[in-house]
Amino acid sequence: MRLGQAQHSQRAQDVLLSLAGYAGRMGALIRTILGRHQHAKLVAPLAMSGECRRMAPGPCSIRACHADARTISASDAVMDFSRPRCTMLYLRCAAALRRRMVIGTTGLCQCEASYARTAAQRIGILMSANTSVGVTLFRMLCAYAARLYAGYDFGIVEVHHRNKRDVPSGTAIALRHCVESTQHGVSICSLRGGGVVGDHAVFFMGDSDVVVIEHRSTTRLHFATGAVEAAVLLCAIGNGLYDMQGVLGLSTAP
Ligand SMILES: NC(=O)C1=CN([C@@H]2O[C@H](COP(=O)(O)OP(=O)(O)OC[C@H]3O[C@@H](n4cnc5c(N)ncnc54)[C@H](OP(=O)(O)O)[C@@H]3O)[C@@H](O)[C@H]2O)C=CC1
Ligand SMILES: O=C(O)C1=N[C@H](C(=O)O)C[C@H](O)C1
Repeated sequence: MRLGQAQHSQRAQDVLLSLAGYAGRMGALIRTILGRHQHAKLVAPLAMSGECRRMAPGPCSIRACHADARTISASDAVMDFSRPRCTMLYLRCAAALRRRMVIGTTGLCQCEASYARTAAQRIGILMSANTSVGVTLFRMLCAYAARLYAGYDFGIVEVHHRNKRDVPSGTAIALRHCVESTQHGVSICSLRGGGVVGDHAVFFMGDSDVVVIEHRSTTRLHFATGAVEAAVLLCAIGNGLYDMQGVLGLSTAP
């Protein structure tokens, strides 16, 4: 992928990243990518001790342990693919230490998302339920189609593996935002089962025809690659809350 190469060539030093959720499905892939990346390096994984985790009572009162704070301090940005409580913990720490953050974790409640908006006044944050470049383009296509098919009824279907914790998926919620500028009350139908990596389809249903725009993930590699490239780009821009489209500098669809 050629994204962000201009920024890479201007940086004299590697981008240093810490990673929350390193033992998870996404974390494992990101570690592999960082292990062979030309411009970004993993400083260290972030892992609250088991005891800290058990004691952590809620998103607003927990603190990262000292070792994690040292790791974040030594990083340019934190990458987070974990669980919302963990995300909040590291976000508080990153904001206090003025380090950037990529939030890939989904299922954040409104209060948690609104804390991220506040924190973005101090640091650069990429918050994206889907860090894939392909899905970013798919979202733009759906927003465009929603304007073309304004008189049709819209609906979203998402399918994910049996271990996914949040329903509906963050990507489905983001897709609903995209098409709801044209039509309100768009329903999302969620299915969970097997090892499905992540499928999303947006239906535009008319009286005598139906248009379906669909994206299927065959592996998680595109989420992980996009997240690492976006983290590098985030380190070259100012404070604020960004989505993938913003970080990649993609203009809106015609
Ligand atoms: N933005 C995107 O493109 C994508 C986002 N996602 C989202 O990323 C998140 C992770 O997904 P996935 O990797 O599949 O999930 P996994 O369950 O495989 O991984 C989550 C990891 O986070 C760790 N974790 C949980 N709580 C803490 C904590 N307090 N401190 C440190 N580590 C913690 C877990 O450790 P343990 O098991 O020991 O508790 C686990 O290793 C989900 O919200 C998912 O929806 C997923 C794919 C793409
Ligand atoms: O948990 C997952 O697996 C995924 N989660 C993200 C979401 O909630 O949209 C992105 C992707 O579909 C995989």
